[in-house]
Amino acid sequence: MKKVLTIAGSDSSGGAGVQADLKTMLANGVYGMSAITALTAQNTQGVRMVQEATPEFLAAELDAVFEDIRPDAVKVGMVASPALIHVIADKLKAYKAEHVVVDPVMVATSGAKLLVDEAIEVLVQELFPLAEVITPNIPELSVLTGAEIADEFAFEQAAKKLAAEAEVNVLAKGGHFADDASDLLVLAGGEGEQWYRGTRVANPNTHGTGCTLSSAIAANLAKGFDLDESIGRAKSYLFGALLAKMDLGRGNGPVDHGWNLHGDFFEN
Ligand SMILES: Nc1ncnc2c1ncn2[C@@H]1O[C@H](COP(=O)(O)OP(=O)(O)OP(=O)(O)O)[C@@H](O)[C@H]1O
Ligand SMILES: Cc1ncc(COP(=O)(O)O)c(N)n1
Repeated sequence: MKKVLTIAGSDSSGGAGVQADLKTMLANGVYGMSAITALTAQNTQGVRMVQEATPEFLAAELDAVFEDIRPDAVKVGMVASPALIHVIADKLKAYKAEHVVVDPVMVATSGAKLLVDEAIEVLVQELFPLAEVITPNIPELSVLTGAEIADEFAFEQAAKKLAAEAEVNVLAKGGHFADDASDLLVLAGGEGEQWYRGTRVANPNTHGTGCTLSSAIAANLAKGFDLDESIGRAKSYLFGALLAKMDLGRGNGPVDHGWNLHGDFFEN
């Protein structure tokens, strides 16, 4: 059994963050583990409170995992603050972590800030160099490049700029465009690019889609697929989770992470 670790925030409503990651890992056939960076009191309508882990506690979580069940891949989501990013970078380096997927989570769909402004530079300097791929959405790509992104051309240019400047593989997520759901991979240094064209599912419940995609990529990397194949498989899994059209909560609801597991045994 391959093992994957998520280093991310907890979402009490179960649709994003660590909860989305662990469900995604189960549904993608790997053993999931978690090191929690922050607790959020959150539901489909918004984030009410955030309680960060101390750097010492996060370090202890990471040591406990790496000293015992070594992950085959790692997904990094909400990292909250510079002090926590230092700990994550130090530990990933010390344990020579492989297949690191960094989702540079900055703001929840509901508008709540999940990363303090001073942390953005630290994220770029310390975590991006450790990543096999980073997965910014359009607003994150805009913050990271300073570019205004109103159309697909600007999107492509920004992704290329980031991949060239940060020297990291960039999967730019186009989920915030209205007409389709296509993502673009630009390889580090701008050496090649690949579109992952997706049909937009008419589903208003998209809470946690970014978390789900990045942890599905990590799960597939852990299983030995290359980056291209892992992204393709992750997008297919997410497409199914959106297509299941689960409808929970009063706001932007979660997707059905277990859509591919529902056999007779699970029927109620
Ligand atoms: N309605 C949709 N139909 C199909 N795919 C979608 C839809 N919305 C988003 N996606 C896909 O979901 C993934 C996440 O994209 P998005 O740009 O929404 O990221 P995000 O903003 O980080 O997500 P989150 O909602 O977790 O903040 C991408 O692969 C995107 O193409
Ligand atoms: C703990 C945590 N991590 C990440 C997200 C981003 O997901 P979304 O943008 O769908 O709210 C979130 N809301 N909460």
